[in-house]
Formats: sequence, structure tokens, C-alpha cells
Amino acid sequence: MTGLFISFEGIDGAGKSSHIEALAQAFRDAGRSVTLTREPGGTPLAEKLRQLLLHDAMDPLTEALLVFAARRDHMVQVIEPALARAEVVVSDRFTDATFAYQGAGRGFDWNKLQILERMAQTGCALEPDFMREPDLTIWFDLPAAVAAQRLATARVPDRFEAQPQEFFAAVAAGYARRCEEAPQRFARIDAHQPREAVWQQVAQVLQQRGYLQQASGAAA
Ligand SMILES: Nc1ncnc2c1ncn2[C@@H]1O[C@H](COP(=O)(O)OP(=O)(O)OP(=O)(O)O)[C@@H](O)[C@H]1O
Ligand SMILES: Cc1cn([C@H]2C[C@H](O)[C@@H](COP(=O)(O)O)O2)c(=O)[nH]c1=O
Repeated sequence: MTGLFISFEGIDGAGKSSHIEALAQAFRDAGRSVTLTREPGGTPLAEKLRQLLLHDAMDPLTEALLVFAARRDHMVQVIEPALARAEVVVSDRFTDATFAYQGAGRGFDWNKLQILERMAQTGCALEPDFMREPDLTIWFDLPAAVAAQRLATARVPDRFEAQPQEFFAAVAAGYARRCEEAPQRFARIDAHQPREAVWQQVAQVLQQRGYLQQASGAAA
């Protein structure tokens, strides 16, 4: 059995967190060990960087570098060891968020992000030149206006959540661009549906990819 790396993506309020534990449980029920984690965060150091990113003002390059610094620590300390143990790693956000938020949202140069992506995500797996990416990215696609309505009553906004709706429309376009660049890795979910219908789409993706069958077979 090999490790499996799945990321959840979408604009703030798209509904990711409502389904991530259910996805983890589906794998556990199929006999797999699951590491459930998040970005920015997932390690003590990266969680400290998360607090800075979510609450302190900074320029776009500083923001991009901090995001990748947190990611590198997360990969070295948590993601790669879990994949080496053949676990399923489920991360609430990964690098597509950086392209969507820092790239499309903030306007940071897409090509420079690609350079940082290669630097941060290479050299922590067994093969020295291998760049780690998710095997599957589940993208919760929701219009920015609907996400804003969902979040309006939800909580005190952080530095990203406090951005205007136009920012999130740009972020959503960034996700669409990443999806176009790697269509085989992405599964687009229509998140503008009732919760159960959204979950059915997620479950269908897992079935289509044979991930749960493979896990059941291995566990038997
Ligand atoms: N399908 C849905 N229909 C209506 N409301 C929903 C749906 N899914 C989630 N919500 C609500 O929308 C809000 C945001 O959901 P959730 O926290 O799961 O989103 P998220 O993508 O994880 O957001 P963030 O990235 O900001 O944490 C919550 O109040 C949640 O109860
Ligand atoms: C990984 C990553 C995240 N962000 C932003 C996106 C969100 O607004 C917050 C994380 O909060 P969440 O509600 O827990 O998803 O951070 C980002 O700007 N760049 C990134 O790479």
C-alpha cells in the first residue's frame, strides 16, 4: 500500500471544513490510517506562522515567503513521514491556496510562486528531484457572493476573511486557473448545493478514483 495525499481547497466559507472529517472517516472505515492536517499550520512552528499570517500586516513577498516556510516545515515534519508510513494525508489547504490567495488575490507574480513552489516542495521525499504535490485536490467552487453570505454571521473575520468580495472573486479565478493547469489532479465540486449533495459529489470522486476500494482490498 502507498501513501495518498489529498488537499481540500476553496475560498473562505466554501464549505471545506464541513466535509473534511467525513472524508477522513470514510478512509478510516476502509481500514486506512489518516493524518488530518491544515495549512498554514500543522506543526508547532507552522501554527506560529499561521498566527502571523492571519493577523499581522505584511507586504506580498513576506506573505508568500512565510506561507512557503510554514509549508516546508509541515512537509518535513508531518506530511512526508505520514506518506512514508503509507497513511492517507488530508490537508485543509495546500499550495493551490498560495496561487489563489497570494497570486490571484494579492497579485503576486505567478512565475515567482512557481519557483518558490519547486524550492519548498522538492527534496523532502525519498527521490531528491521529486516535487511533492497532492494526488487529489478537491476544490469546493462557490461564488464569492454566496460565501460572503455564509460567513456573514459565522465569526470574527481574520486578515483574509476581512477582504472584500472582489478579492474572493479573484481568488476563485485563481483556483480555476490552477484547475486548468492540472485537470487530472483537480476534482471540482459544485459547493452551491445543500450539504448532503456536496458530500455526495465528494464521495463520488473517491469512488471514481477507486481510493476506498483499494483501501478495503488492502485492509482485507
Ligand atoms: N452546503 C452548505 N450550505 C449552506 N451553508 C453551508 C454549507 N456548507 C457549509 N455551510 C456553512 O457555511 C459556513 C462556512 O463553512 P465551512 O467553515 O465549512 O467553510 P470553509 O470552506 O471551511 O471555510 P474557511 O476556509 O473559511 O474555514 C459555516 O457556517 C457552515 O455551517
Ligand atoms: C494555505 C494558505 C492559506 N491562506 C489563507 C486562506 C485562508 O483565508 C487562511 C486560512 O484559513 P482557513 O479558514 O483555516 O482556511 O489562510 C493563504 O492566503 N495562502 C495559503 O497558502
